[in-house]
Amino acid sequence: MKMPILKCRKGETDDEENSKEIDREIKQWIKSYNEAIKLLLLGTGESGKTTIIKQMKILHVQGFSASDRAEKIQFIRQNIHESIYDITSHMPALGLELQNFSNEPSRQYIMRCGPQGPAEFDEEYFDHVLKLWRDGGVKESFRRNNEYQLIDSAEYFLDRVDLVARPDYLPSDADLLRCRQKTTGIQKIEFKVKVPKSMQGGVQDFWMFDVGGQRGERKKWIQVFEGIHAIWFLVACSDFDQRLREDLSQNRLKEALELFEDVWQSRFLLEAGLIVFLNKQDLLENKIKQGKSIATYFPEYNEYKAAGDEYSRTRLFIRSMFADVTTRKRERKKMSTSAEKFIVLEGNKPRECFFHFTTATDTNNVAAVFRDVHQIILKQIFSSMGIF
Ligand SMILES: Nc1nc2c(ncn2[C@@H]2O[C@H](COP(=O)(O)OP(=O)(O)OP(=O)(O)O)[C@@H](O)[C@H]2O)c(=O)[nH]1
Ligand SMILES: [Mg+2]
Repeated sequence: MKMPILKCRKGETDDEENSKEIDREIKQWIKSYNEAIKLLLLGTGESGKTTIIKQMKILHVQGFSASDRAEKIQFIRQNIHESIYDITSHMPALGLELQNFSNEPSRQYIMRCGPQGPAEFDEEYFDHVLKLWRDGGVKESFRRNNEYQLIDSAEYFLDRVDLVARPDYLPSDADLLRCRQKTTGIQKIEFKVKVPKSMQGGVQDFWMFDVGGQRGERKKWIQVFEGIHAIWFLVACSDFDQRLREDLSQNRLKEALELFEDVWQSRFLLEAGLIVFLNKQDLLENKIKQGKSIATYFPEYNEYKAAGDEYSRTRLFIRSMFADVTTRKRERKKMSTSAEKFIVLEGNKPRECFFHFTTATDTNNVAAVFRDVHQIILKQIFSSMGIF
């Protein structure tokens, strides 16, 4: 299946010309394929948008070829370096030392590589990484990683250094889903999905757009707003104790709430269905198990009443904060008390927002959520055509 990719070239001097060209190309696609359902992934940086695109490739396109996998080895090794470098270099600021002083040459070796990494990812390099990752002081720095910036897949890859170091290493699907590469342009993936018999049957074309979520990327979003049927808004729920990479004074979950409010209020997106993916449930659950509490960052949690264990209450509280956004400012009324569906009235027109708890790295979870969401979107489109 064709997967055209548009990149906003980094460092381009004529940014405006470049963005006009992208605009023209996107309009051209929209004209020539107007029968496809168009989905747009939005959310802050590292919320999991590109991971969803990868899952669509696994579930609905032909998956990853051997050459796709080979191409990613370098990025995975780079993820390992970024992880060990960031964990180790922040130790002095956290008042931490190596527990085993014989690891000092390894620390110096990794620091000498600098943030860009070694000239070669050879045996000697991986030996140093392994020694450091086993050190208790390094582990303590890792445990406190919400006090600095660290990629989410650090532990996953550092636990697999032996495997990644092998000369015949070829990444698995799970490795590819964990590999972190920031998006700096607009990507589009096309795929076909069978429509359930209960919904007319046949095959449905999908176009899914992925954008970069960091602040500097968001000005490009408007280029893809036209003709979008549904927005999938990704939220990294485990972000509650982390600061924004682009602005250390801002809490990441607060940034997601503010961005969600902008998207919900955007006059360009009033016609689009909105589905919120409350993502990174696995990481959220881990944090709660480690004894972290969202109340430290969102004191309103102390007043929040809900049944269940600490993790269930935390995720319901996060959902309630996003659901509240959909009832704010304009005069809106909550029409449904169903746990997953909030319908609000805007004039005579009902506007719905659906919520799903997700773990984007889990293919089975995404497949199940996609089935649900597909039905919701079809119903919305058919009802706007007067079919349902
Ligand atoms: N454990 C876990 N990791 C996740 C989950 N979703 C995404 N990740 C990881 O989080 C990192 C960031 O995910 P991306 O999909 O690159 O995030 P993004 O929203 O595309 O980020 P930008 O391109 O910067 O806007 C990747 O390393 C993913 O593997 C999840 O549900 N659980
Ligand atoms: Mg991305």
